[in-house]
Formats: sequence, C-alpha cells, structure tokens
Amino acid sequence: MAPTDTSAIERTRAIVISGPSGTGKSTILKRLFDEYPDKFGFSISHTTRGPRAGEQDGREYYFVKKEEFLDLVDNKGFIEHAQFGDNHYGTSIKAVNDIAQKGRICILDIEMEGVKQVANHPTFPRPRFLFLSPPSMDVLEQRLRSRATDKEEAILKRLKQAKNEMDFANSGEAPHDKVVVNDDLDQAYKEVKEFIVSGDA
Ligand SMILES: Nc1ncnc2c1ncn2[C@@H]1O[C@H](COP(=O)(O)OP(=O)(O)OP(=O)(O)O)[C@@H](O)[C@H]1O
Repeated sequence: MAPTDTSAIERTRAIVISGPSGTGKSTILKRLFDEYPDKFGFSISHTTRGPRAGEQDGREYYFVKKEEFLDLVDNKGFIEHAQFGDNHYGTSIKAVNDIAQKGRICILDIEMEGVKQVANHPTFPRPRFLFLSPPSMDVLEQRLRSRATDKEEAILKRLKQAKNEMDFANSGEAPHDKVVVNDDLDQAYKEVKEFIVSGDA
C-alpha cells in the first residue's frame, strides 16, 4: 500500500481534546465552531457497522467491510481505532489529512485508549493534546445527571471510566500539552480558545 500522505497535517497540526464524559467537551467545541465557522473540522471516521436510515457513506462515516478495516489497521492507516461490541470504529490518517488539506485545523474528540494510540503512532505527526478536566468528581456526577441523557447504570459506568481518565491524566504518562479545568464555562472556554487558536503553530 502507498504510504499515507501526512504533509498537510505537518503544516496544520491536529488538536486532540479528551476528558471524561460529561466534562463539557461538546459544549465548548460547539461554542468554538460557532465563533469560528471556517477554521475547524471534524474528521470522518470509519466503521464496520451498517449505515442507519439517513446516514450516507463519506458523510457520517466511511462504511467499510471488516476485511478492509483490518487491512487498514495492519497498514497503520488508523491513528486510533477501537471495537465496541461487534463493530469496529477508527480515525484514519487520511481523514485527518483531508481536513488539514482544506486549510482547517482537525479537532479530534477521543477517549483515553485512543489518546494513547495517537501519542504512540509510528508515523502520524504529533498533534497538540488538550485535556478538559471537571472541577471535581462530584461536579462531574451532577453534570451527567442534569444532562439527563443517560440511565443510572450508564451514569455509573461513565463515572467509573471518568476515574480512569483522571488517573491517567494525573499519572505523568499522559501526553497532554495543556489541562483546562471546566469550572466556570466562560473562563474554560477562554483558556481552550487561547490554546487552540492563539497557540496555532
Ligand atoms: N462549566 C460548566 N458549568 C456547568 N455545566 C456545564 C459546564 N460545562 C458543561 N456543562 C454541562 O454539563 C453537561 C455535560 O457537557 P457535555 O455534554 O458538553 O460533555 P461532554 O464532555 O461532551 O460529554 P460526552 O463525552 O459524553 O459527549 C451538559 O449538560 C452541559 O450543559
């Protein structure tokens, strides 16, 4: 397979944002995209699950067969990938490079295992890593509950996973270039923006 082109990502580095579920990543990214509608992009992921009604190949996802997915894994074509149930999901180098080629900064919202994979990838140009932290586990729990999108079991699972994410972030092994605590939303937004926009180098 031809080596994957990473030239655009070398010029326009991607940003990896991570942090426990419910910390406020979507809230902050939505604000950022609203304020700068032409500056950023989300890459399109690959999946082996079938398209749902209304989903289009190359828009929501690249829908691929398992063999094709595993070939891309073997060729180090994914910056990170994971399996949930029977389905595989991954972010390809090409999908990230496509965003950079349009002159946009690719924002990757990735959980802990994915962050580790991206940080250790053999050829993907190192992105800038931002960790969004909740002020405390109690506040995180309140936010997950007040969002009211999950059942009790799912909330408890998210909280357990949040503890893992926080332990990793505090372990000294994490690749984060910047940690922002999302206590006051306006202040957190300002810090995230400063890191992403002003630190654009
Ligand atoms: N600084 C803040 N103060 C109070 N509430 C907040 C703050 N930031 C976000 N929230 C609220 O917390 C909840 C969780 O935020 P959000 O859905 O953005 O989290 P997330 O990190 O994107 O989670 P997931 O990874 O599950 O998508 C939302 O109801 C949001 O309105």
